Amino acid sequence: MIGRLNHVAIAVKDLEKAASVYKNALGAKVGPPLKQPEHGVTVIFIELPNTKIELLEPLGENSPIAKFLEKAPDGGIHHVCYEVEDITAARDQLKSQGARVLGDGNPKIGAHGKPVLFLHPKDFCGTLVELEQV
Ligand SMILES: CC[C@H](C(=O)O)C(=O)SCCNC(=O)CCNC(=O)[C@H](O)C(C)(C)COP(=O)(O)OP(=O)(O)OC[C@H]1O[C@@H](n2cnc3c(N)ncnc32)[C@H](O)[C@@H]1OP(=O)(O)O
Ligand SMILES: [Co+2]
Repeated sequence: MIGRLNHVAIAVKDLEKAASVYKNALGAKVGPPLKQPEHGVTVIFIELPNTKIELLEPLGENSPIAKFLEKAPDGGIHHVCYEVEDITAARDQLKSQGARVLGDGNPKIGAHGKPVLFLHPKDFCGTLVELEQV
């Protein structure tokens, strides 16, 4: 079912500060900030040779990232995103196996303009999993 690792997401309080660490200390190619109000985040993608890092800063009142940062004020790995060919087929198969699909269960458009879904961390080794249809 899952394919490539599309990105590893890191929650941060200060997006620009985190991006400058990746740019200046790690020499990474850093993209522009992208506001994603429907997800409650502003993201910056960092292109790596084999995957991407997604830096996430809370946006708006009910950002899931704000709540995450309450427990992890210095930030930390928030989720991993795997690519799937057919996100609704993957969702239906996972639901049939008892996995919890977050939100209303329907894919939303993510930062890459593709349908994404999230799976409960408690069902996936304590790790929030995002699926992105490619
Ligand atoms: C623009 C889209 C972009 C993209 O790539 O395209 C994105 O990736 S947007 C990313 C932001 N969106 C989301 O995270 C949506 C999915 N997240 C959620 O639905 C919630 O954040 C949820 C359900 C994971 C957690 O909700 P909440 O924080 O309100 O619940 P709790 O605090 O009660 O947490 C329950 C339980 O789960 C643990 N938890 C919470 N977040 C994480 C996490 N990121 N990784 C691992 N575990 C997590 C939390 O500690 C609680 O555990 P407990 O043992 O009960 O304390
Ligand atoms: Co993501």
